[in-house]
Amino acid sequence: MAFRSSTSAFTSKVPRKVLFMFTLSLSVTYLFYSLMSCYNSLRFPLQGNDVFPGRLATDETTFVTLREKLYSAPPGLAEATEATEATEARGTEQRTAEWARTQASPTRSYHSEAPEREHRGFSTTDSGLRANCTTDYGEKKLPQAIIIGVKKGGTRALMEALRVHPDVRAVGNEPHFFDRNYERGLDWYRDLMPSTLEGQITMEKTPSYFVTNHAPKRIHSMARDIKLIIVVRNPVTRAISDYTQTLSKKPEIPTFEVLAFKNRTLGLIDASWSALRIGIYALHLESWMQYFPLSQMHFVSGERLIVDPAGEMAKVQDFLGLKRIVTDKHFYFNKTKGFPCLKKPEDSSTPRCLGKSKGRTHPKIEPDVIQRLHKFYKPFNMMFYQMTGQNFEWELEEDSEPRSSQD
Ligand SMILES: Nc1ncnc2c1ncn2[C@@H]1O[C@H](COP(=O)(O)OS(=O)(=O)O)[C@@H](OP(=O)(O)O)[C@H]1O
Repeated sequence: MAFRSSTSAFTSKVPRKVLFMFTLSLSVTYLFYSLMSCYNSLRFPLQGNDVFPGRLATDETTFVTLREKLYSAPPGLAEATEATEATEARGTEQRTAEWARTQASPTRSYHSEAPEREHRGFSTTDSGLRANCTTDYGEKKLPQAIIIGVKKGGTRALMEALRVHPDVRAVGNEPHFFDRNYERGLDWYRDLMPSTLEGQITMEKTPSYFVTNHAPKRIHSMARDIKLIIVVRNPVTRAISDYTQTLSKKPEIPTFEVLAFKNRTLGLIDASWSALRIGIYALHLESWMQYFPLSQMHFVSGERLIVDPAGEMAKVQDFLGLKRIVTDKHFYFNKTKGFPCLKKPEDSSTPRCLGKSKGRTHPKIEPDVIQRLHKFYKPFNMMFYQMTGQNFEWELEEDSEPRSSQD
């Protein structure tokens, strides 16, 4: 009642003409901004295709030596980076004929594996390239930052923590644009993105980009100034985590120990097995450094992301030029889960841990195999530390067995 009487008092005092003019100007302004927003989103987003001239600051001879070491073992690692399953199967064929046959199937490969659908409302189905003017506020933009890897590094945990930040908007699931869906075009890719307001960053995460041959060039031709985030984890633990994921989908696969070797007696590692190949970070990074300077890359320690999520988040926010809003206040350690969880995820006011597929119990791997793998990765890790200027201290884990083999 009080509201009604004060309103009528107001309208009686202000001339109708003034009110009409005021409403009209508001409508015109709204119309103008809507049109501007549509116009902006129609502009073609491709930038220059220049290649970053910088090369590795590391000793090329050492790199050649390491690569030779790998290639003295069967089929090329470099080509295998975007391996077909047939390539991957070659090493395992003699050991497990049945397994190799399944592997050789074109429907099963690292890149054709169905992405884990962890988020609601995401679909990779062709939406008919809808217009970019949505009823949502803001505008759909191509990402300005991407989490490009690595698979099983802790990429989902990082993405979810970043989504808490009010200036970050990200796709829920993995678009796999630069590896599987590139032919669909940039409009399709942009259409997957959430709308953003001025000052907000659009992001996505697809961990397979890091080991995809074409990805650096493709991403560079979309946006040469893009920021790239790579979550890395001890390659031995990463390999076991990767294997655990495959095992959960295909319980019939051979043991980790069988798949890891070409010849176990001789200690010959099978570097063409994707679970092991992905962990040779230095070689994959070399491809990215041909297109992007290190200043555009940020490496997150997967281990530290678990023990000190707020500390890693501070560095990521700085790298993205964001205010440090996601802090230790946003995390709590969930004893049942055994991992940090978010107090208030982006789309909820209640605490939430990541799903069952994150933080799985790993099978126990024989200690001599773990040791052999540490030895295998050591020179590549050293090279990686040199290239990034960061020591991830994975060698310290050689003395104490990694978490995976104790579970
Ligand atoms: N907060 C939190 N909660 C749960 N899990 C966490 C967390 N932080 C890091 N991790 C580690 O993330 C590993 C999965 O990595 P990714 O998310 O990159 O996997 S994927 O490539 O997207 O499948 C996952 O690997 P596994 O432990 O082998 O399941 C975790 O060790």
